Amino acid sequence: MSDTEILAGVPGVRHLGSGKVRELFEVDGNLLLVASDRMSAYDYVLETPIPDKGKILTQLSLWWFEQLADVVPNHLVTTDPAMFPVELRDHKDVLSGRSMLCERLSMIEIECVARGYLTGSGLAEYQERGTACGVPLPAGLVDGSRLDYPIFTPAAKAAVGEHDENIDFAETSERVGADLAAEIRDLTLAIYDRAHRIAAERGIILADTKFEFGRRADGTVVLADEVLTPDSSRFWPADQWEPGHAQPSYDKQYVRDWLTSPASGWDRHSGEAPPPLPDEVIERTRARYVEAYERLTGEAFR
Ligand SMILES: N#Cc1c(N)ncnc1-c1cnn(Cc2cccc(F)c2)c1
Repeated sequence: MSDTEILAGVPGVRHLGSGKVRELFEVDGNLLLVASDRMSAYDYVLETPIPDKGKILTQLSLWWFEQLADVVPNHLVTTDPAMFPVELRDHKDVLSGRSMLCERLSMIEIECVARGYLTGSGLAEYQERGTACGVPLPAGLVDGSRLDYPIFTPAAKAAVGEHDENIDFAETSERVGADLAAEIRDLTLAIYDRAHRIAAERGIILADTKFEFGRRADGTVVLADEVLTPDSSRFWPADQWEPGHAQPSYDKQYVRDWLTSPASGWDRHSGEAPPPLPDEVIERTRARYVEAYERLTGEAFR
């Protein structure tokens, strides 16, 4: 049975939605975010789970919330099973450290992306128009170039499985109002600056990242969702950074390399789902998630 089915069977727990790799439930007026061990690559959710991925990424979000507490309030209520509603306290997904109980917020429907380096959809727009989300950039930049200063490149949220649509600041202001657009832009860039510095001290480049914000009833803007995980961010090993080509992904590279190698027998342009991953790729990918957690937090993953 999937996480959704198991938890939804618990009295007082209502399934609200599914992301590619996460589940969202309502519990006594709060929200429960459950991170699965599912992994996505090339816009597919792979059929082979990565053991402990959900716990590692949840624990990493918690650590980042602590590092950022003086920059922005967050939506975390607790991860302590003893604080969960009694019917959930001994549930495997709560006890396994992959779940966060969070404040229910009024979400701001903008994906708040900060980019310190040019790659992905930002690079594609730059190559076409010399801009990124309407922000003019200097000539001569290549894949992986560091930008003179980090930029806010918002996107309109897409349905699960679709790509978000990059929008400029004027469109963002149209959608959420000029004052709130300025507030989420400033928060996004302030959080990125702090996180980029922390990661760089640990030999990891935070190339870009995506935040979601919500508001409390009193209007306070609060950092929501997961934060600064390999699923919401691009992390590159600093000692391998070389502008001019696609940088190795800290967590997904083994999977990408195997899936695009003759060994997989898969054609990523075929429209067919990828094959199951071999044990070695699963184990090495898990090890990369553990390594990212331990390098960033300085704590052993348990
Ligand atoms: N975080 C948060 C949050 C909050 N604190 N209050 C209200 N809504 C949300 C909320 C709504 N959608 N999502 C994304 C999402 C979708 C599917 C599965 C997931 F785990 C996550 C987050």
